[in-house]
Amino acid sequence: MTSTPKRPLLLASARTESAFEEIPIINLEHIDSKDPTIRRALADEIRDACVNVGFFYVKNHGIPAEIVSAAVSAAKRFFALPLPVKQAIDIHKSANFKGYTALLGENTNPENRGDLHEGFDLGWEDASGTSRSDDGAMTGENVWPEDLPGFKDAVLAYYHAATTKPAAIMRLLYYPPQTGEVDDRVQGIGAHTDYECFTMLWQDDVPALQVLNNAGKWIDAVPIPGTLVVNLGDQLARWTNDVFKSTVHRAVNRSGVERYSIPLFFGTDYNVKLEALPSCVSEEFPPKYEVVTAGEYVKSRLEATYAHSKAEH
Ligand SMILES: O=C(O)CCC(=O)C(=O)O
Ligand SMILES: [Fe+2]
Repeated sequence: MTSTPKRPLLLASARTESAFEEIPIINLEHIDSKDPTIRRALADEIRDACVNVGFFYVKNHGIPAEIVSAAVSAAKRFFALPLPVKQAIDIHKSANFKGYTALLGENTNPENRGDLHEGFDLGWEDASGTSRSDDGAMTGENVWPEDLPGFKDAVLAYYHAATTKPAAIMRLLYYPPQTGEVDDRVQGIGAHTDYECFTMLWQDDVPALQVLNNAGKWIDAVPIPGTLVVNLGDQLARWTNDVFKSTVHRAVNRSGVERYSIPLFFGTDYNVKLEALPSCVSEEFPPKYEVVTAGEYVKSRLEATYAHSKAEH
């Protein structure tokens, strides 16, 4: 008996053949609607963006503006601290990448010479200071700067407004302007994909973020006030065997002024195996990736990103 070839469930929605020129804006206002058709229409919009672009803006995301602005001013105060105070909590001194990243400390694109940003990274911590106990390969306490009143509270308020107890990494980023002759191998953040399921990025009004479309063209993710930029990362791409796109992006700040952004990388629990879902695999589309745990994957990507500056510490 010949069986009809089964179309993988997720592939049933066709990917458009043309390369995207724009990043869709999705309104989350009715995400909790009691009407299932409204929720379904929203889900379809999100799924379309996940399959065809890998990036979308969200508006009416529900994070209060005052919590955002308090986190942003905390970031500005942190990056304005004297270098030795920031270096005291350098990311190389902590377990699993918590703390301060100096200029050129990270090199997200291995073909480059280092990223022209400073950063501050933290993992989940609740209001009483307790971090997750089950982070496996990514276990590590947060580190906080000395003498910066209100910093921790403002940063955690944003984290807690965005989510509850995930395997996530939150970052504060500062990009100095790049003016004059720009070395293409030193960018704000070099071309890369993100390591987790999806990223939710707050960016200020300084343009820098660019997204690579499937024709190899960089599309600007221009700042849109009141929105967050969401992009998919490698964990979802691996789970869906690349049905959902983990899209390459970079940031180059040629504006002449300083830029700040706050990405929050939502991952699956670190002990979960990233194994392609049966609905995304077929004879025609065999599994593309070897199976690893989410924690091992994120850790190995972070180790590669920071390898070039490790010897200095
Ligand atoms: O700052 C940005 O606009 C992008 C940051 C980013 O891509 C990252 O941290 O992975
Ligand atoms: Fe990124």
